[in-house]
This record gives sequence, structure tokens and C-alpha cells, in this order.
Amino acid sequence: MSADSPATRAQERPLRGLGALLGPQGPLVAGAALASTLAAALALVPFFVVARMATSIYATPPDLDAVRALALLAAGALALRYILVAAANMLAHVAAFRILHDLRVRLAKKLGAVPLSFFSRRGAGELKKTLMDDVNQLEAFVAHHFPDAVTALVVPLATAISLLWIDWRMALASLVMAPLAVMAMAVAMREVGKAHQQWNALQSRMNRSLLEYLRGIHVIKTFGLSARRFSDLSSSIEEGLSWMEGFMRTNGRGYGAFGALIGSSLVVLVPMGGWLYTRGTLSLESLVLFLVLGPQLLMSMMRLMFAWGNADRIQAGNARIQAILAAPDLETPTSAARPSHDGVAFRGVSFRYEDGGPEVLRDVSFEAPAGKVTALVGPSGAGKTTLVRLVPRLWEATNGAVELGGVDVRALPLDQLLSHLSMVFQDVFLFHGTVRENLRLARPDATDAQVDAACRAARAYDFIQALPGKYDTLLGERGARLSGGEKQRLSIARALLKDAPVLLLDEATAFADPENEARIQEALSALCAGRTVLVVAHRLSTIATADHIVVLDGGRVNDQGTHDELLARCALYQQLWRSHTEALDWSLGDPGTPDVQKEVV
Ligand SMILES: Nc1ncnc2c1ncn2[C@@H]1O[C@H](COP(=O)(O)OP(=O)(O)OP(=O)(O)O)[C@@H](O)[C@H]1O
Repeated sequence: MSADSPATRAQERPLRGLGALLGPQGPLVAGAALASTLAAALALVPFFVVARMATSIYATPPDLDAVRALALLAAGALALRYILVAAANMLAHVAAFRILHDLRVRLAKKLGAVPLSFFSRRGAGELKKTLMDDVNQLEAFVAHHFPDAVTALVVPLATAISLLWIDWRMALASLVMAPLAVMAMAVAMREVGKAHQQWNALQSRMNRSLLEYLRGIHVIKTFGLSARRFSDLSSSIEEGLSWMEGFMRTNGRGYGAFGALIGSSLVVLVPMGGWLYTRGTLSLESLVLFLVLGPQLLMSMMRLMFAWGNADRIQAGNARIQAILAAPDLETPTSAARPSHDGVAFRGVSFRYEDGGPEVLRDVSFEAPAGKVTALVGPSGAGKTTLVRLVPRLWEATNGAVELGGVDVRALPLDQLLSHLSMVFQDVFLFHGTVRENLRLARPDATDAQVDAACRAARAYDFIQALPGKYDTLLGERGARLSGGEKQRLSIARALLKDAPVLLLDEATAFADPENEARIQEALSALCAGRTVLVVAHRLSTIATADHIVVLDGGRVNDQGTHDELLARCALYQQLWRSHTEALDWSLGDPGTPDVQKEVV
């Protein structure tokens, strides 16, 4: 993080950062703070009442009318206090939920607007921690800690002033432990900021390992591993425990000393009050008042300490939230540049995933003509998938340009660019929702007839009809109830429904059964018809029938042309073709001549 990053700036100006957070809800929060301060002040009334009662009870004769009136006053003060506490709670919670709502909407918008590289730079664990834990923590801050902090500051101050006014000697005696308690607090708080940073880093790691553990649970179970043996998760949990022990060891003494000192003002107040009373320079009422209220004065400092500790933690969380909100959006022009055709072109494109990282694509140039199928082939890791993902700007070319219809994709408004593209990738993601909702993502206004037609063409209609709720069947997280082939066909139906002129296709490398494979081939044929197709090709049928083939190797274009041309002149293509056909022979158990038709079962 740079020295001038938003997170660093927010760390340096904690109160301004939190003040900005309250924003238009400031008056509500101020109202909550005022109500809870008044409520805290009313909680002190019974102490004054008890002191005044002592003189009425010990008067000769005892003034019982005054005692009754005082008891009523105390009861009235407590009743009013409960009303104010309820009002403070309500105001603070309304403000907190409004702030949180606003923040969540802004964060959701921001995550939709940032480039994909933003996510690869931050781990999923770190993002989850900020989006969930840090945001929830802000709710606690606005709803509870902020009004508490104001109360913790105002009430002891007001109490100290009124006690000083009643009897300055006893007031000073009440405060005599304060400097020592403050010193103990300072010792306890000294390392807290740094410790919180370590704790946050540990929590991010724990989150990341837990997410990874849950995502990979099938693999982990296959290998008979347990959570304990999933080393990153177990080591981060162990580190969390030892961090907690270390924190308690180093800070426990300071907290302990603070608690002891703050509760011990009676050690001074009792002898001093007794001495002044017997000398006749302190009234009975004042003596009782100091004995009951004196210890409270320092106790309320304890709340201040907790409020301070929380502010530090919440401030760090707020800084992380602000850093996300300050991340630059994917630049998208608003001007009305329009593609003049549906062809895609790569012009001298180079790309690296990270600054200073290896170049994954180098000076790639070729054209995928409108209405034709262009196949990308090459060894594993050649950069085929990466290249396709540059078209919808999932990643940005480091050098050179990707064009759609003669216009640099960066010069097209993002919604216009995406409206030209359909994508079918190997890793099909289905959201938690119904089949219909997942299909309509592509086109929210699609009619039922259009959905039906797309599903029939994608060979998905029959299996959807066989589901218990048909189109209304809920798909579990990541579409767990569908087979890989069914998910593929659903994503093809989604692409058909979108009906965009350019199709980006990353063919799946393998399917379990030939029947599924045949249906997917039919579905893809329906999808490809009449469109510009850029396909990462793994099947002989796709490769051999493509209009244009680009051979990639080590991020560079090794050669390009038709199947026959490449077979005649390109050594790498010949080698790839041989291994494809050998694999096909092997899988069919037929050592005869390679035959493309064999693959299309
Ligand atoms: N998110 C990423 N961050 C960093 N490097 C990546 C990322 N994704 C891919 N790479 C690297 O980029 C290179 C090209 O990967 P890519 O997936 O584009 O190759 P491919 O030709 O599609 O391979 P395959 O046929 O095996 O899918 C590889 O070296 C890979 O390790």
C-alpha cells in the first residue's frame, strides 16, 4: 500500500474518516448521543437522592415527606432514563442501518465497476473480511459505540465538575487514582494498534484458507485429509490462538492494573471523608454523596477506554472499506463510438497479469472475421484462455489493442461492448436461484416462448422438464444439482437467449459420456450459426471445420491459416493434430486412420 493510499490517509485522520462515514445521518447519530448522555446523567440522580435522603432520615424528627418525595424523584428519573435509552437505541439503529445500506450499495456498485485485476490483487479472504466483518463492525460502531463514547466522555466530565463544585477536597480525593489508572491504560493501549493490524492480517488469512478449504472440500475428502491436515487453515487457526494468548499476556497486566486502580478510590475516600466529617467541615449529605458517586466517576472512565479501543479497530476497518471505495473504476468512455462490423481483431497485443510479472501474451496480431469461426489452438499454457478474456475486458491488454468492429474495445462504452458479446466458458457458474432466473440473467425481458426456444436449441429443454420444479427448480450454490454437461447446455441456452453477434467460447476439454457430448455439439452448432466465433478449440471437429485457425505458443502467434494450410506447413500444428488424433484413437480403441467424423458421435 502506498504511503498516500486512501487507507493510509484514513488511518492518519481517524476522526475525519469516521465523521465522513456518518454523512447525512449525522443529526440522527447526534440525537442518539444526546439522548444516551441525558439517560446516563439521569442514572446519577438516585446517587444525589440517596445522599439527600440520608440527611432527611437522620434529621430529628426524620422528615418522611421529604424521603417520599425524593423516592418519587428517583423513580421518575429512572423512568425517564429508560425512555431516553429506548429513544437513543432507536435513533442509533435507524442511522446505523441507513449508513450500512448506503455503504453496501456503494460497495456492490464499486465491485461491479472495478477491473478484474482488482480481485486478483486482493484475496477472496481479505475481501470477504472487509465486506462482511468490517461493514458489520461499523453497524456496531454507529449503533452502540459512538453514543457510548460520547456518554463516556460527557458524563464523567459533568460529574467531576459538579463534585468539584460541591467539595473540591473530596472531588480531588475521588480523582487521585485517575493519573495512575490512565498510565496503566496507556501501557495497555500502547501496542493495541499494531496488534489489531496483526489480528486483521491473521483473520484475512483464516478467511482465505477457510474459503479455499470449503471450495476444495471434494478434493480434500478424496485424499482423506481433515481440516487439521489442511496445513494453511490449521496453521492460521493455531497462530490465531497464540496471538490471542500473547495479546492477553502483554496487555492483561495493564488492563488488570487499570481495573484495580479504577475501583479503589474508596481506599482514599472513606478515611478522608470520615476525617473531614468528624472535624465538621463536610456535611453528612456530601459525605454520602462522595461515598456512592466517587467510585462511579472513575468507573465511567472504563467505558471511555473501551470506546477508545473500539474506535481504533473500527477506524482500521473503515480505512479498508474506504480503500475499496477509492479503487479506480474500469475506464469506460461515454462517447458514442460504434463498431462498424462484428469482426474481432488483435493488434500487437501483449499482456501480463501483474506488474513486473511474466508476459503471458506477446505481440499477438490476428483477425477473427465477422460471421466466421476462428479457432485458437496451442499447447497448454500458451495463453488461449487469457486472449479470449481480453475481448470483454475481463483483463486489459498491457500493450496493443483488441478491436471490435474496427473500434478499440476500451473506446466502447462497456454496456455496448458487452451487448455485442456472448460468453460460454468451461467453468460454468450458476447462481443460487431458479433455472429461469439463471437463464434470464442474459436477457431479463425474455418471454417464456423465447426461453423455451433457446432451451430447445441448446438441447436443455428435456432435462429441464425432467427437473422436479422445471424452470422453477432452485439450483444450489454453483448449480450443484446439475451434471457438468447439463450446466454447459444451460450456459449455451443463456448465450442463445442473449443472441449477441459475437461468441467467445472456451470449449470444455472432456465430458463424461458420449451422449452428453453429442448434445453439446448440437447445441454449439445452433449457437455458432451466423455469428463471429472465437473459440479455444479442443475438439478435432471444431478445429478441422473452423474457417481460420490461430496457433499460439508461449504467448506468441506461431502460425495462422486454414486447417489444410497449417497441416501442410506448421510443425507445431502437425504435432498438435497428431496428439489430438492419437488421443482420439486411444479413446475409441481404434488404431485406424484419424477421422474427424468419429468424434461427432
Ligand atoms: N489469473 C492469473 N494470474 C496469473 N497468471 C495466470 C492467470 N491465469 C493464467 N495465468 C498464466 O498465464 C499463462 C497462460 O494461461 P492460459 O490459461 O491463458 O493458457 P491456455 O493456453 O488457455 O492453457 P490451457 O489450454 O491449459 O487452458 C499460463 O502460464 C498461466 O499460468
